[in-house]
Amino acid sequence: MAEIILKSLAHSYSENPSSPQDYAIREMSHTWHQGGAYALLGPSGCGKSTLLNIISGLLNPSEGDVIFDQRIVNDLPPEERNIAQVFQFPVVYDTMTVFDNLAFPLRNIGTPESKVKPRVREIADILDLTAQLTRKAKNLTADEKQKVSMGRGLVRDDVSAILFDEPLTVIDPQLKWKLRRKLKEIHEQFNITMIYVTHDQLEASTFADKIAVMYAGQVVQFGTPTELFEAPAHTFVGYFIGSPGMNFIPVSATSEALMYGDLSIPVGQRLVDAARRCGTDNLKLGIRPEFIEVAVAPGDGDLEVSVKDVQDLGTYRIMSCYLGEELFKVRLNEDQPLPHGLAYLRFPERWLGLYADEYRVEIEHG
Ligand SMILES: Nc1ncnc2c1ncn2[C@@H]1O[C@H](COP(=O)(O)OP(=O)(O)OP(=O)(O)O)[C@@H](O)[C@H]1O
Repeated sequence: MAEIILKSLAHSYSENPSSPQDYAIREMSHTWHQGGAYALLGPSGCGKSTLLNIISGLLNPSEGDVIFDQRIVNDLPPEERNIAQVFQFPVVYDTMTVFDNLAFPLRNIGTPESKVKPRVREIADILDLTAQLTRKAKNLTADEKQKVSMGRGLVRDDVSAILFDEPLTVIDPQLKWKLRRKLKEIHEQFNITMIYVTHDQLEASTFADKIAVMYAGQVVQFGTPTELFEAPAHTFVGYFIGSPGMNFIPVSATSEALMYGDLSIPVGQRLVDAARRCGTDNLKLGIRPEFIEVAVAPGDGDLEVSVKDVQDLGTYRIMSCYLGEELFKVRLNEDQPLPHGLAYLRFPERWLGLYADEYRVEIEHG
C-alpha cells in the first residue's frame, strides 16, 4: 500500500529538449493518496501512458522524483516497486491454464502453494473466471483474457498500487460496465491505490472518486466528477467534460461591465472587478449548456440569440444558437417551450466561470 508523490516531475523523449513542446510531461507535482480510486483522464497524446510508465518504473523521468511512502524510488526497477500494471491488451501466457496464469505473480515471489490456491480461487471468483480455471489461456475470448490480466494485477495483496492503462479497450461494450463495477467493488474490498487511465469521461467518473485531467503534459485539474463539471479549473476541462462541453466567449472588462465585442454581458460588479484584476487580454466567460436559462420572449437583461437548430435527444434537447459569431449550446428539458428564430438567454451568476489565460479565476459569490 502506498502514497505516491510525483515531485517536480518532467519528461522529454528528446535528448536535448529546448522548449515546453519538447516535453511529454511538463513540470508537475502531484500526490496520489494511499487507498484512493483515481482516474487519469485526457485525450490521446496528452501524456497519460508516459506518466503511468514513470510511476511503474518502466520509464525514468528526465527531471524530478517519484516517491512511494516518503522513499525516492527513481532508481528502483519495476519489479522492486511492487506495482501491478494492467495494459490495454491482455498479457497472458497462452500455453498456461488460467489457474497458472493467475498463480504466476504469487509463485514468482515464492508464495507457498498452500496460500496460492485459495487466493487464486478468490480472485477467479471475483472476476467470474472460476469455470475457466483449468482451461488453457489461448482458448479464451479477448474479454476473458483481459480478465485474466486484471486478475494477475489483483492477485498479490502486497502491491503498492495497481495501474490500469485503458484496460477495457478490447472488452465488449456490454461487459465494460460490468467490469468497471467489478473493479470498483474490488477497490472497496482491498483498499488499494488504483490509478485508471482512460480518455473516456464516463469510464473515469464511474470508476474514480477523484479524477486527474491531463492536458498537454500536465494535470490541469484534480477533483471529483462534480467539481470537474461544476467548476472546471481550465477551459480544456470545460470542453472535455460534459456533452456537449462548456460554452466559452472571449470578453474584455471595462470599469462597470464585461463586454463581448460591443455587447455588455449582464454580470455582477464582483465578476467585473475580478476580470479587471487579471491583467491579461485573454479573458473568457464560460457556462455549461445545462445552466443557461432560456426564454422565448425577451426579458430585462436577456441576451438575444438566433437559433440555428434544436436536436432532440429523447429526454432532453440541445439547442444550438448564435450570440454574435459565437456558437452556443443550450440544454432544454422536454417540458420547455421550443424557441423559433430568436431565443433569449440568461446566465445565472452562480454558474458563470471567468477564465484568465485559460485558468479559472476564483470569485467569491456573496
Ligand atoms: N517512446 C516514445 N518516443 C518518443 N515520443 C513518445 C514516445 N512515447 C510517447 N511519445 C510522445 O509523448 C507524448 C505523450 O504520449 P503518451 O503515449 O504518454 O500519451 P497518452 O495520453 O497515453 O496517449 P494515448 O492515449 O494515445 O496512448 C505524445 O506526443 C507521444 O507522441
